[in-house]
Amino acid sequence: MTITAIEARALGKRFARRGNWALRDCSFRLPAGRVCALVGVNGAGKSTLLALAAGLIAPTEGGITVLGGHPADARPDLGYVAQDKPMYPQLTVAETLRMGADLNPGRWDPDTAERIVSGGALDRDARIRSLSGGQRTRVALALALAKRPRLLLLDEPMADLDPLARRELMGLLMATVAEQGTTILMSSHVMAELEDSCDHLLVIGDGRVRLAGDMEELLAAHRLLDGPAQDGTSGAGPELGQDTVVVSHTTTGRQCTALVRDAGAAPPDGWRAAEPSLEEVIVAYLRNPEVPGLALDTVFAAPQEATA
Ligand SMILES: Nc1ncnc2c1ncn2[C@@H]1O[C@H](COP(=O)(O)OP(=O)(O)OP(=O)(O)O)[C@@H](O)[C@H]1O
Repeated sequence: MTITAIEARALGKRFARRGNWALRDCSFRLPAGRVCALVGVNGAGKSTLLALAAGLIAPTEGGITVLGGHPADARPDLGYVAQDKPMYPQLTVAETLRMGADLNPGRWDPDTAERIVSGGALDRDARIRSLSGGQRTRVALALALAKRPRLLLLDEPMADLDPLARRELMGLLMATVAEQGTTILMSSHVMAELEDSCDHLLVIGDGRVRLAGDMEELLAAHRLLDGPAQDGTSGAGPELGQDTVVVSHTTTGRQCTALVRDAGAAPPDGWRAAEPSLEEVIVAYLRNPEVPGLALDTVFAAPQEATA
């Protein structure tokens, strides 16, 4: 059994020879059976990474293995829902699902497809081109999930779903993970959605890995320190040991708040320590690209330098 679902080593992609890098020096390991949130600002390289993992585009440098082999070889075991949900516009919903069944003999689960489509009360005779964005998402998720994939690559899957559909389909995704041990790599900009459903995190900034690893371990590696600004070195942050990295700090009047990465040493005198939220950690790394990233569980690459 494969214990690594995706492994990227110094993975890089640029779409034109002299163009900018869409993804650069990206190294991480996603263990099988995890639900991984893929986070980054617009244009950070999330869709590029998902397309590389799906084997739809080739790396410019470095490499990526999926389910232990070349991404193209893993395709039968992959479910991929792209951001624009490409499907044949002239086919009806019923014809689209029938095509999914024909293309996946022996593994198609008609009950799952039926459950997803009927949840949205979709007309089976409606053509794909006539569906709303959320209805198209439903059909795309039905195709991806009914295939019983070992790895699901989802590019902002919930973006155009209403709140009820989000809950319903997120619940279904989580049930699938629990029943079948499916690995999910899912991009989203909605932190609350990710915090509730994911146990692993991959944050990309300017095409590079900023954070990668188990969500709880990443959170446990950080603390929010709160204390008097005048106690700080340069008057801004707390005085800390050499092993501590100040990821971000803000000063309001005489009060300073710093997000730090350390081994859990006692806070300096006069400072209070608290657990940061997931959003606080992610935002701090995205706002401060000069701070070295943190990739847990990646033995082949030290936390890389920030963007040049
Ligand atoms: N086919 C392409 N040709 C040229 N450049 C591309 C192509 N696809 C993506 N890019 C560029 O690569 C960079 C990363 O794009 P990507 O779509 O991967 O970002 P993203 O993180 O998914 O963004 P968003 O959150 O807006 O969906 C961007 O600068 C984008 O312009």
